[in-house]
Amino acid sequence: MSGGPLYLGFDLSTQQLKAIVIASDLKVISEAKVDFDADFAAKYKIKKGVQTNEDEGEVYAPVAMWVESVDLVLTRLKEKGCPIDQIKGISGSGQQHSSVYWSEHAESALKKLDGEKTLLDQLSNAFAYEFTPNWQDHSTQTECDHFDAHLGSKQALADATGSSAHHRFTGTQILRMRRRRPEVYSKTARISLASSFLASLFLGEIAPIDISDVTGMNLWDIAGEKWNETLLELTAIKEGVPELRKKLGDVPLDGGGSLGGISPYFVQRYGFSASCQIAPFTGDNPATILSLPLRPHDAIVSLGTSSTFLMNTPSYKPNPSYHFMNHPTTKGHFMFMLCYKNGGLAREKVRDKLPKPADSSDPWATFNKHVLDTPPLDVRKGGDRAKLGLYFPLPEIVPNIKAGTWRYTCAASDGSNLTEEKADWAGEADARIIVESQALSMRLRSQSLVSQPKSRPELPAQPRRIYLVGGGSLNPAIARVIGDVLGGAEGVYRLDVGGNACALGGAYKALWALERRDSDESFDDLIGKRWKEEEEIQKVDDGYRDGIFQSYGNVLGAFETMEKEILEVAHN
Ligand SMILES: Nc1ncnc2c1ncn2[C@@H]1O[C@H](COP(=O)(O)OP(=O)(O)O)[C@@H](O)[C@H]1O
Ligand SMILES: O=C(CO)[C@@H](O)[C@H](O)COP(=O)(O)O
Repeated sequence: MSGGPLYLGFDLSTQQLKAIVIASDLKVISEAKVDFDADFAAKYKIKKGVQTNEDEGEVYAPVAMWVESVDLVLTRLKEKGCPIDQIKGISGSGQQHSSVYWSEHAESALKKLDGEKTLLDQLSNAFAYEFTPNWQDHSTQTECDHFDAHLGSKQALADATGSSAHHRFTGTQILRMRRRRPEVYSKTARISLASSFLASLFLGEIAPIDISDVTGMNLWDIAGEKWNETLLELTAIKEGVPELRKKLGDVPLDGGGSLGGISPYFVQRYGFSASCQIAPFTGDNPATILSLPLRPHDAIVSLGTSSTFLMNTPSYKPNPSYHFMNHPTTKGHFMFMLCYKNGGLAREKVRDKLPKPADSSDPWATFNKHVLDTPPLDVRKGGDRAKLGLYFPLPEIVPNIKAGTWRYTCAASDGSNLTEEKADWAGEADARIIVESQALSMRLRSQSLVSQPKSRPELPAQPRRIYLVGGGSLNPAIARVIGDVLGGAEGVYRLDVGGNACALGGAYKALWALERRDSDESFDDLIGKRWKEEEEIQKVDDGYRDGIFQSYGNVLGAFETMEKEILEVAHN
């Protein structure tokens, strides 16, 4: 192993805290993780990383569990023999939108952390609220209605902040906190996002909110590069704006550089070098687009608890049904994002209705067999109707449809004669149709951002390459369907550490933040020069297939009509 500097990246996601250590040449040196259910289900009464209060649509995680996980993941990293003393910089990511409410005691507690005791023992009075609202929370419809109306329309809110109002966006969550739990709001000295919360622990003081993650709050004026005064007034009422500004803090416009040195706690307890620097942490999706040098016409499909579709683009075309966020490292660039709540867990529900595979080492074997044995749209012969479905165990984000399962058929040739099928069809078909339906939704909503690939101008508009990351990226059958539906002129690729992409993006971000020549050396220049494609990614599918790609195009209109029909019924 080289004696050169190492960089540590974290990802505080829904179900795990992951850590990855890389060298300056981007080689992965060590990895460790805490799995919240496996490590803490009984202690913190969580399932899939969260607790829920169905009556109010609240989904939240105990902050203490996150705090305890930091000590545990570092202990595991040390036990694996990672040369912690060589780590020069730390960054990372947190699930987007989640907020942590610090008490007035937080700053002093963070400053005097003693390496002889655990973080949890010393931070017990640092929080004004023991939970952190999770991105799956859907308790804020009233607040969303206020946000959507406040600037005149959903489109106006999207123009200003990159997104229309969403249940999980932190501005709506803070407004609800002020109304529903006023005592918590008034006891709160500072508010962090999951990303800046994690950075704060390492910094030993409250870290500022990151310039990309701040665009997941519905409070940041993207063009003006400042908090949106009118939306702060909505959240805190006019007289409360100075207090809210204090709670939120200032946001540095640069995603690079150092926020400061590491807290002595980590030097004492784990042997970090006292000169190790903390770079700004960002959201998990922004960190994902930093896990490889992503070109403007490439797309990432992240198959984690949520499923997301991400692109790096210089154009800003906000729309209420998707998100534009500041790029985490490149000023003037944006991250286009679609986020689906019914991602990994919805696929697991369909999987679990199928017979268990004989070989228990791969719980996905039966599901995958049915995905691959079922032809596109389950059209087996001429005249068969195409199957379409929506599988939402949780209320969905795009489109904003209540929980439920819907099955439709239409003419395969042109999507005409769309009809709801009241009876279930065989569960075997569901395996393919759920994956197709997730990919169809992504294709429908990214149409205006993709173009005819320069390398193959004879092909229809589609991404140049599609990269798969997240836990589900290990699944070859899902990769095949993504290629069938979304294309990919140069194919579909999987990141070798695909399950750890957000943490890897965090580690790359630390490297860039601390090794860049000056603030003009871009992330893509620096990382692009060191990135060895053949060592980092694998081609897992050919992507575009002539005929199949078009067969999905034939039913895209019917898919959109199906969503609209369900949306209308759901809202009447
Ligand atoms: N082989 C596989 N096929 C499909 N899905 C998988 C596979 N392995 C893991 N997953 C899914 O990955 C999800 C976890 O992904 P991960 O990116 O680690 O999530 P998060 O970052 O949200 O904690 C699980 O919900 C699981 O369903
Ligand atoms: O809400 C969003 C993005 O807007 C989610 O993508 C969260 O950021 C959580 O991601 P995972 O835990 O599924 O990685």
